[in-house]
Amino acid sequence: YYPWGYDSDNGPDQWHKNYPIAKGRHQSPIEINNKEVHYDRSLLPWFASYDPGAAKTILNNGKTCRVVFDDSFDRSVLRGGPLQGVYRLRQLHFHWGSSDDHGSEHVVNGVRYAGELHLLHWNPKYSNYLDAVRRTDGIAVLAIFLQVGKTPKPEMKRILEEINAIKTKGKEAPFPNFDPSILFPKSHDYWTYHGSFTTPPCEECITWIVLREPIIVSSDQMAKLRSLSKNAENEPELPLVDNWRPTQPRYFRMVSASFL
Ligand SMILES: NS(=O)(=O)c1ccc(C(=O)NCC(F)(F)F)cc1
Ligand SMILES: [Zn+2]
Repeated sequence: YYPWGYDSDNGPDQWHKNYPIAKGRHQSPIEINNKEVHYDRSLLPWFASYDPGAAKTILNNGKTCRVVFDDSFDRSVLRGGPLQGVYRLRQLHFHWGSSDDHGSEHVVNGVRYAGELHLLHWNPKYSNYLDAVRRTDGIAVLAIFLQVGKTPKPEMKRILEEINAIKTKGKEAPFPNFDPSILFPKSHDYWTYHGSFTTPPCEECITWIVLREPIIVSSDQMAKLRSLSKNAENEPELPLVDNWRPTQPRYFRMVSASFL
């Protein structure tokens, strides 16, 4: 069994060999182009009500930096927008590049951002997360672009300060009292479409909510993410960078916008 990754021999172009759905008709990420977006005035605003006490740990799984939350009940939830009912926050993680000029998964009018933050929520009408993963309305991901700028968002510091504790694959550290909604940009304007996990198993179970307004991070903060190693501590250090999937064909999907 050869684990998937982002290298030439196990990267996005090879994933379909073990995960055939990677060549499906509802794959993510995609290009979001103004010309093809449909303004939907019936789209509601989305709301996140997160309990800071739900935050548990931060970990390096060799593929990304992930913060895990208690999702054993409706404790931290996302609602509204294109969603029916509440979705439980389970984890957040990042995708980033090897330099500031690329790294996001979704691309907006040809613009690649330095990175992308994904907040993953699942539909509690299903008995558990892995059951939700098999349903078209099982998962909702709130995606926020990371743009490099001079005045970084101070709220990002908390996550990046923990990076030193999880430098190598498999390392985990406590991450208590954290409300990820402090990372949100001012505007809640979003695009939404139906897609998939951007990593294997590439299940087509995600209602994507992609925020128009990026959050500003510093080049040093991006360098901090790139200082993570994709290997364990007893293995050669390999920088964890370019953990993003290229955009996939949109086919016959509509991308709706909550704004004009
Ligand atoms: N990058 S993404 O699309 O937000 C993304 C989010 C979550 C997972 C995930 O839980 N994979 C493990 C599972 F569920 F067993 F399949 C994969 C990708
Ligand atoms: Zn992701």
